[in-house]
Amino acid sequence: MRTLKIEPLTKEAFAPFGDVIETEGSDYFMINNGSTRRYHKLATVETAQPDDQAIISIFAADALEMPLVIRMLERHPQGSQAFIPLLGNPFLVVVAPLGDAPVPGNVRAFRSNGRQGVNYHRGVWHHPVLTIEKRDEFLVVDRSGSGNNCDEHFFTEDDQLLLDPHRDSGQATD
Ligand SMILES: NC(=O)N[C@@H](O)C(=O)O
Ligand code: NI
Repeated sequence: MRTLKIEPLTKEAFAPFGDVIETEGSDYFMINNGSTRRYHKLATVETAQPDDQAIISIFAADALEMPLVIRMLERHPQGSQAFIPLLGNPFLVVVAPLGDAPVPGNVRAFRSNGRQGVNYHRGVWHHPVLTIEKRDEFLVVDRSGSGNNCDEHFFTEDDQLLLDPHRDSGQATD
């Protein structure tokens, strides 16, 4: 089983999958009479239908046992989905490019430093939220509306992947 190499999360590396929501390396302008930096429009919320709403939720996520076998990925065909860590803890992201189904060889893993959120673009394959902490909390901005907005793809046993945050990424097999 291929062990995913866990890459540091950067805007550039994550660009095929979405946006990285962070202050580090992001442009800003001053507001509030010079007391506040506005890191403007770091990401946009995608929706699909006229009556859709962009909504804000909080996910309180329990850690899954690691190492984790990645058996499935999901996508939201009608909207984007953003996860912003509320407690400053690093967390993991597993993604695959747009397509009818995720291609196992194109699945990638990233590690947020806890000061970075992610915004999955509409239709990008991803694993449900993955916390490293026993319990973590995320602000989630995504789409609410009619119709199905969650497709799941389950890998065959041969295509399953291993996510092991305790293993030196250098040892991972690409
Ligand atoms: N189901 C749900 O709202 N959460 C997932 O989409 C997820 O990415 O965690
Ligand atoms: Ni999701």
